[in-house]
Amino acid sequence: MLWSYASHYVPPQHRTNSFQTLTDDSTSRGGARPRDGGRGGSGSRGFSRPRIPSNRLPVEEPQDGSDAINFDAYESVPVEASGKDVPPPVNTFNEADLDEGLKRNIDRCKYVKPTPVQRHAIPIASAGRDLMACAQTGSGKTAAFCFPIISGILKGRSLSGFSSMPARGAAVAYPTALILSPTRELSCQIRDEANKYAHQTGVKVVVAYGGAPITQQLRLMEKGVDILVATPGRLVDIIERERVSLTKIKYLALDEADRMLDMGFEHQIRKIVEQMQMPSPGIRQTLLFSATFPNDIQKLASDFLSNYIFLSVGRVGSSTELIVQKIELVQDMDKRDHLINHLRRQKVHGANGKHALTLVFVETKRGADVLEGWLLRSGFSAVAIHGDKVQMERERALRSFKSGLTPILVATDVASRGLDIPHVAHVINFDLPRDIDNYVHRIGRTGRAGKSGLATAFFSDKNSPIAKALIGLLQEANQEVPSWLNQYATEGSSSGGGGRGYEAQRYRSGSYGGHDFRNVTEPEVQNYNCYNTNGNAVQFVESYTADDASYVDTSYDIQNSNIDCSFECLHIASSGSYNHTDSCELNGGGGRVEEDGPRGYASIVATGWD
Ligand SMILES: Nc1ncnc2c1ncn2[C@@H]1O[C@H](COP(=O)(O)OP(=O)(O)OP(=O)(O)O)[C@@H](O)[C@H]1O
Repeated sequence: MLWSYASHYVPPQHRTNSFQTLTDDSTSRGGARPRDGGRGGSGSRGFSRPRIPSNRLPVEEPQDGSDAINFDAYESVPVEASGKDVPPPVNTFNEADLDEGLKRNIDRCKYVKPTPVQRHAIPIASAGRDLMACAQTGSGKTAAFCFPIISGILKGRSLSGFSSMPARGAAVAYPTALILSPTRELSCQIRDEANKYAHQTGVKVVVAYGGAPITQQLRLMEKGVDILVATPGRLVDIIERERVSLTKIKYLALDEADRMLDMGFEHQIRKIVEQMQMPSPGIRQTLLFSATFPNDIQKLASDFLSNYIFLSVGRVGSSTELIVQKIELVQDMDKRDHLINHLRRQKVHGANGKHALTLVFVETKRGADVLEGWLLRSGFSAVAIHGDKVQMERERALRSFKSGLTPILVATDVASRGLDIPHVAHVINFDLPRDIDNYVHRIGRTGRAGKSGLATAFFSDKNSPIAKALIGLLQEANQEVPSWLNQYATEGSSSGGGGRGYEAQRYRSGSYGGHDFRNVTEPEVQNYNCYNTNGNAVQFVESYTADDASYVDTSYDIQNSNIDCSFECLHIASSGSYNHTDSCELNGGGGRVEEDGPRGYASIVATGWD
């Protein structure tokens, strides 16, 4: 007997009056765009993307091919900025409202034109607005927050007519800007970059980080500090010694902001920002930057911001297409041989008889030491870096790697974020991370500043929980997905895997992978029971998330069917341009239909059941 349920049933999220499809053409400079970026993957159903709400600025960046460094590679990335009164982007550094001395230094750095994130973030930050910005690894985020800070400090000085530099020899330092970062090495790198940009402007940059003598850092601060770059632990120490005061902070920047606000650091960051006399949001300006920004962390971060703009450049939480990603199925006991094969091939193909710099990520500190030893014994020049090494060893390892003296660096996640090491040609995930965001940051150590790179991951049986998110990421970046990986993805999902809760959802939502959480409604869940004429029930759970005003991600989970039947969901868009049917077979168990498309009506039909 054919049983059918509610052939004209309209689930609440599909009712057109709850969300409106916008029709303002002027909001969509980028034009219609297939939801999967035009690749025609599994999510592609050949419809045009409806208009984006008018409080966003969708921009397809132009391609003029004029840059010395190949930033053209970033040019066609989609950009979204949401929030109130978003200042328009600039096309050149000259157009930007930046101090002239700083502009001279930008010339000295040979930055011919701003990268896309700089094009959008600099005018926003220069206008004094708070900003939460996501952009791909290696795309110039450091300058995007340093330029407006340095410029603001210089302009503040010339307006007031006197130097705001702290008195030399003062016991307590009063920096104007605080830049926090999660690792010592990254803090030093930001200090170096900021110094380059502030060259001969009188803006003083000092770094404070653990593992190095505090007295030396304090002595430098006594000479005056405008911009303090710090890791959270050392900063708290210095504040508690009453050697630095945050009362005059005008600019607060968090690099790798999602990491700074996750469980490892949140407590310290809250202490610094909320309990140590820093001016409150709205009085200070707050700039948060990262390549990844999961919704739960965005929510936390919004506590530190006031009337902020959310900027996403590229497929946020994704990787750049500059990085060729290869996933290889290698069981744990075979990994070493596999690694050696890769390294030998590189030796043969390396330029000028040298083999290219290779960064090998492992899961544990002990694993890093063991692999370093084994590589050395096998005749490869390798060095390890991890959190149990003393700071001097860490710095020595990094220096030796950067210089090419030791072309293989074996690292834990201490080296996964932010480090800008030129000439890293190959990142090998010897052990895959558990979290897809860490994967994004790790592979981002190659393919930087418009250069191409290679990332190889050794995938073993125990990595199935990350398989689904990995497939989403590979598809987003137009990379090949090995067919065997799909099998692992199914296993990973059925065993309740998939990494952190947001992952599966994020990649199911497709598009740019990152959204302003203020525009994303919480998934709503409803339970329904359907009965056939014999009184047998199929219970299904409908869950939906609004991606934006015109899209929904919906899933229908059949929970308790113990009979065989087919379950179909017919999706009819209210615009009439997108009608299709999704179905799944219920072979005496549960099943799921996933919907991802414009708002409209859904008919849910179970057939073949008697
Ligand atoms: N406008 C520009 N023109 C040319 N090079 C630039 C420009 N802006 C930044 N760079 C260079 O690009 C490289 C990458 O920049 P940066 O380290 O800031 O990237 P990032 O986006 O912070 O990466 P990650 O997410 O890994 O931290 C650096 O070497 C930097 O000097």
